[in-house]
Amino acid sequence: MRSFLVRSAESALRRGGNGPSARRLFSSLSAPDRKVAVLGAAGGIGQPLALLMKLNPLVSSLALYDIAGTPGVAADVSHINTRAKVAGYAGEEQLGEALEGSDVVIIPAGVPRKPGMTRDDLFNINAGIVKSLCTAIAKYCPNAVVNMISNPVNSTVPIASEVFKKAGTYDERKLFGVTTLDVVRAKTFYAGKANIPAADVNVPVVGGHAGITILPLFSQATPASNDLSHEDIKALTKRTQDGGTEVVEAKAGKGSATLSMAYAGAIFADACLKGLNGTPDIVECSFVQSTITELPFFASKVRLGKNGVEEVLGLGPLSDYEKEGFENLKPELKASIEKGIKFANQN
Ligand SMILES: NC(=O)C1=CN([C@@H]2O[C@H](COP(=O)(O)OP(=O)(O)OC[C@H]3O[C@@H](n4cnc5c(N)ncnc54)[C@H](O)[C@@H]3O)[C@@H](O)[C@H]2O)C=CC1
Ligand SMILES: O=C([O-])CC(=O)C(=O)O
Repeated sequence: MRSFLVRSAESALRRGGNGPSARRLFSSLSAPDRKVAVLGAAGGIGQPLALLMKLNPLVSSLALYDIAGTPGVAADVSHINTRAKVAGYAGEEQLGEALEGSDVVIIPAGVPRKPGMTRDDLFNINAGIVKSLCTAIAKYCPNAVVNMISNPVNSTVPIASEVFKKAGTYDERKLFGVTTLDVVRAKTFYAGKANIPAADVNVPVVGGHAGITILPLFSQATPASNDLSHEDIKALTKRTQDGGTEVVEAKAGKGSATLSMAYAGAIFADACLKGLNGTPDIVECSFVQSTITELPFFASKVRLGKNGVEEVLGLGPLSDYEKEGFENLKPELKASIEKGIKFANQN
């Protein structure tokens, strides 16, 4: 039946039926089955992310896991008439079933910041949550690509790597700290200041995902703008670094970025799925195991492929201001990475 549909879609495309619906039909029918699990799916990020993944034609099965509340989210999202079959899983006893067969696991589980807190203040609670979820990933879907959203990302990614190493399942190509929201913000703020349509803009963001460890490379922004002064670039850099705090303060105790994060998480997961499916030239910034600096993990542009990271791309030429930011971020990033590694090995 499926191959009949694929053949029909192919012939419709050949006959010139090249409208959006013919293309959509073809891309979902020709895409292989892919299971995506969202851990923390009943939360502020998890719910809109579940919605966006349900809209992604590359997803054939969507598993929504949380400690509670997921049957409702799953029932709701499952009524949307798109490809993915949705199932909700609640409580630790259902975690294995949620994970089994997953190609991509997205983790937005854990507590968010309140005003006055740093991301590192979340370490004590979120480190344990991430550790137990990664232990289950190693057991039930050791080959899955993992998209870590839970903060502090600069420490939770190293925790995950240690858990996987201990379980004997670590594949450095398949572990990603999601820093896409930094890129999304840098693009938006740059486009606003340079008066360019946001959709046309690209800005790499490197380093990590907290305060000064977030280093947007506006000198490499495209399209280039000659209208921005050094003061403008400094202000854009600071706004990108403080973007999370801007939202935390505006939400005044009701959490941190959820909707823009769900958007960013969906963009990154889509890039991972495209990579797994063999789509060429998929490049996104992400916090990954890296040798481009002396630190064991670093965010930079990464080429995605059938096994996850295909190539960690270098930083490219930096302006003097960016070089200074690059040197300044290393001690904090190093300490956060070491804190995660130490936690995973002591607890
Ligand atoms: N990487 C990034 O750019 C960003 C990361 N974040 C981080 O994402 C995390 C989640 O944020 P929100 O969704 O706003 O928080 P939230 O509190 O609204 O949702 C978190 C969800 O995680 C669930 N959870 C807690 N322990 C769990 C466990 N052991 N297994 C499965 N689920 C569990 C909770 O029940 C809740 O539904 C926070 O750590 C936040 O700092 C937030 C924004 C951006
Ligand atoms: O700021 C926070 O706590 C959440 C986050 O990581 C972000 O919005 O970039």
